[in-house]
Amino acid sequence: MILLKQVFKAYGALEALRGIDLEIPEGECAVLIGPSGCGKSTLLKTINRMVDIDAGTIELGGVDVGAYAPELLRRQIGYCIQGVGLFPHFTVHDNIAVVPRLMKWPEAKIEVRVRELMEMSGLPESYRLKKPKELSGGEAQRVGVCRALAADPPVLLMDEPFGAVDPLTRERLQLAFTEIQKALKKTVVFVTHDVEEAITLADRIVVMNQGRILDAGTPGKFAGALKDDFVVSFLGSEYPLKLLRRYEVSVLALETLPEWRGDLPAGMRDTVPETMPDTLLGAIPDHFSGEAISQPPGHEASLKEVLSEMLRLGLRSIPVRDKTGRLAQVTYEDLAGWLKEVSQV
Ligand SMILES: Nc1ncnc2c1ncn2[C@@H]1O[C@H](COP(=O)(O)OP(=O)(O)OP(=O)(O)O)[C@@H](O)[C@H]1O
Repeated sequence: MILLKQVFKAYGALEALRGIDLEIPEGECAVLIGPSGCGKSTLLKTINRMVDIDAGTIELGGVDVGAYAPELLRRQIGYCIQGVGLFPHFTVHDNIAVVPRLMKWPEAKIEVRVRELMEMSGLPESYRLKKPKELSGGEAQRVGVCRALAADPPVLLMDEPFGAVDPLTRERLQLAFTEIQKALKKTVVFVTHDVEEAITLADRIVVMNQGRILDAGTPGKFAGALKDDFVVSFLGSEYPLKLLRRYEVSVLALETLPEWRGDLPAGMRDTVPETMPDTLLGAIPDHFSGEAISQPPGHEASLKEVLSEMLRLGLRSIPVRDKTGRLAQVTYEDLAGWLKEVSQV
């Protein structure tokens, strides 16, 4: 667990952190978000003592970070920044191996670890001996994440690590990171400017402005009523839609549609493809058009995709396939009800 109490930091007359209280439970990913200059990077760097604080306390697993020698502290904390900062003359392997070598791991163990991390983050094995200049921006970012994870630190600090790549690569990196985090459950503090990135990665979103934390909570919480006007305007009026993008249909408690074995409902006989399997036809309520059932979203579709499909078809409910492959129905009320529920957690 990371615990900050009343942390203050000034650069000369500029008060960068003004009384930060924050608790990040073990295994959780906290995403710091806020406008440029609000103190996100400073806050991150106080945790591994790249920035020393003026007042307050920071504890890591119950121990004051001031009690650690900074070098020892940094070996326990993975650190990953925008632009990566890979050593240009080192190979990918040697870049990832930096901290394990400092910790005097045997080379055989380092080799296994490097291969394991490259595989986990989707880097081909053949890249092991490449130099950073031979990598694309996204690949270099992956190497940066591998390097931060190399010595298996319990804590990971990530300062806009995916900021410098195109949107598609960014999405892929986010996905890879989500998978890694699911498996490794590190305690992560992640800085971003991007609301969608925060929603995608965070267990807890922390909104900052002018050196203070204005609000913190689950991504769902911010879809509900909020106290602070700045938080509302910073996250934007499309926040609930962005939140729907993170979650899959399978989060809804779906009722499968009743079996129906009669003729097709009136109006549908001409629109349903003849190849439609009987089991699918057996579950069609009258108001679904042929188009709605010809390719129902699967249980891995996002709630945003489902809502988009409803809007496109002009329907208040559409069929989806549940985990078992059976047809179920998602209604507009299901989505609104779910949003209301998560915003109250
Ligand atoms: N080493 C420094 N010396 C003086 N002022 C600094 C230093 N580092 C940061 N600042 C100032 O402290 C404030 C907070 O900076 P910080 O980098 O923490 O913000 P940020 O929220 O991470 O910004 P960005 O999103 O633009 O990276 C800013 O006004 C910045 O100019």
